[in-house]
Amino acid sequence: MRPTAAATPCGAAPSAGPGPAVIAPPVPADTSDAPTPRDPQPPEDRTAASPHDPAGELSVWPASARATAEGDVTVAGVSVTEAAERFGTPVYLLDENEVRQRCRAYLRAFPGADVAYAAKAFLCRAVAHWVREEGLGLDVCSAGELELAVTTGFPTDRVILHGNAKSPDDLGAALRLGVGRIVIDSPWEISRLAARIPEGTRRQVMVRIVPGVCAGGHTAVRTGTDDQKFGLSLTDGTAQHAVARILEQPKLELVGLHCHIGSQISTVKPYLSALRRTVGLLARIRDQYGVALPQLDLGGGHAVAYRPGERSLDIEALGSRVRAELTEACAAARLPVPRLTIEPGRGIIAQAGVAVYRVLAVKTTGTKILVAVDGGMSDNPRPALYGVRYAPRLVGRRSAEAPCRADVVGRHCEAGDVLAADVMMPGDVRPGDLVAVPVAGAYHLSMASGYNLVGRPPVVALTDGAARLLVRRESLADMNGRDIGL
Ligand SMILES: Cc1ncc(COP(=O)(O)O)c(C=O)c1O
Ligand SMILES: N[C@@H](CCCC[NH3+])C(=O)O
Repeated sequence: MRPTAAATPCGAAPSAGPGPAVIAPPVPADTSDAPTPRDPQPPEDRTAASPHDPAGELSVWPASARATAEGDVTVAGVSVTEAAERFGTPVYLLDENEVRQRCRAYLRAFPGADVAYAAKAFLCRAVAHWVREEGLGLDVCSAGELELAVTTGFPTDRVILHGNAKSPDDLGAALRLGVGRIVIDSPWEISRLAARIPEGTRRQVMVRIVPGVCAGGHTAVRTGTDDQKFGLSLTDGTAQHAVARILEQPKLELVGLHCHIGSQISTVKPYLSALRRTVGLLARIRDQYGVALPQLDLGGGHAVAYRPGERSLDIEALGSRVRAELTEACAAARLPVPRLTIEPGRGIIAQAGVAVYRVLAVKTTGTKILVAVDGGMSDNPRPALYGVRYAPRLVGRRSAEAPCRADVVGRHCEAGDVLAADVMMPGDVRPGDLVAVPVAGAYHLSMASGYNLVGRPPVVALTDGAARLLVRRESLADMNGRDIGL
């Protein structure tokens, strides 16, 4: 995700507002999401350029993607063109094996840790089933995500509930269904949660802390400093105060600290800074209350490449350096090493997804062409929200025309409904063509809206040469059915 003009740089000192007594001295914000010589560079192009993909455009597609001589692309052995014809457009294709392989890669990179898939990236029953089968847990942030997972038989003891403003329904569902851990994100939640827990029973909770580490692909997804809504500040002492209150609460069992510093973070260093600060608080809790909390959750936020040549976070390097840092920091503080949890969302599902659109109109304006497709900001709000750049590709036919500069725009009633600005498309792109947008698996459909009542696209799994519908297209009847009339 590239910062846009709207993004503010990391670096503002954390606010030191009024608050409860500070146990730790104030710490300046760490602005460390920048490459250092120690950060190994991941290979930029995962798929070698092939005869039908000379520019290596498929490097950000699922690993199974292959370009054909006719200009089509196959994913998991399924023709993208045929899938678009069979299921209609727009359609979201999801490579099941890519999701499963990424789950396994995380488990390999973090041996002994709990890996919980962040459902907010995208959740449907099949995905819940895949990640469960692969041995992952689930991070949910609403009763809706939780209930959906439960309908697939997801073991609730492997579920973690988040939310900066959990509703009574969220807390009620979590307690009724027995989620494993609830992450406390505000002082209000402590008594509110305790009040709902039956006498004589206890629930495991963690405290989400804000460590004062600035990282993330855009200002809207940075959550490691005090100027945003998530978590409890380490800097002004709110986190320490919450810990003290929870430890006094017999119905809450404080099992650890949680820290998620942001999303689309491309280097390891900010995680290490956050980890050190979190271990620092674990040590102070031990010193002050005599309790060594047994768990530490470092959240998710691992960057993926959206366009060929972009940098993704090296998960193996992250795993080994986090382990080493945790062991070292705990040894220095004479703490037992806590059980680690991580919560990747995008890193598991983003590159497994491909959105396929049909071109409806083409216009020429100034030096560019505008290629209007049958989806847009209602299925992918990310370019409008964060200025994210994608690498769309014409699929289904080969063009001999020279490429020209184009904006791929959506069909919605906003001039800002641009899916991919300033990309190269064949000069003869025309209505009826198919345009595929890779890296569409995370935060597209989970953030989709009902704008202009066009209906949300279906989701199709591609597995071993076969395509199957996972989520059907939202119909007019679905949308109108909610409107109960005058
Ligand atoms: C608490 C928490 N965990 C995990 C994630 C997953 O983030 P990502 O999809 O960037 O890995 C998020 C979203 O940013 C989050 O808020
Ligand atoms: N929605 C963001 C990521 C936010 C992560 C959730 N806390 C994106 O599309 O990149």
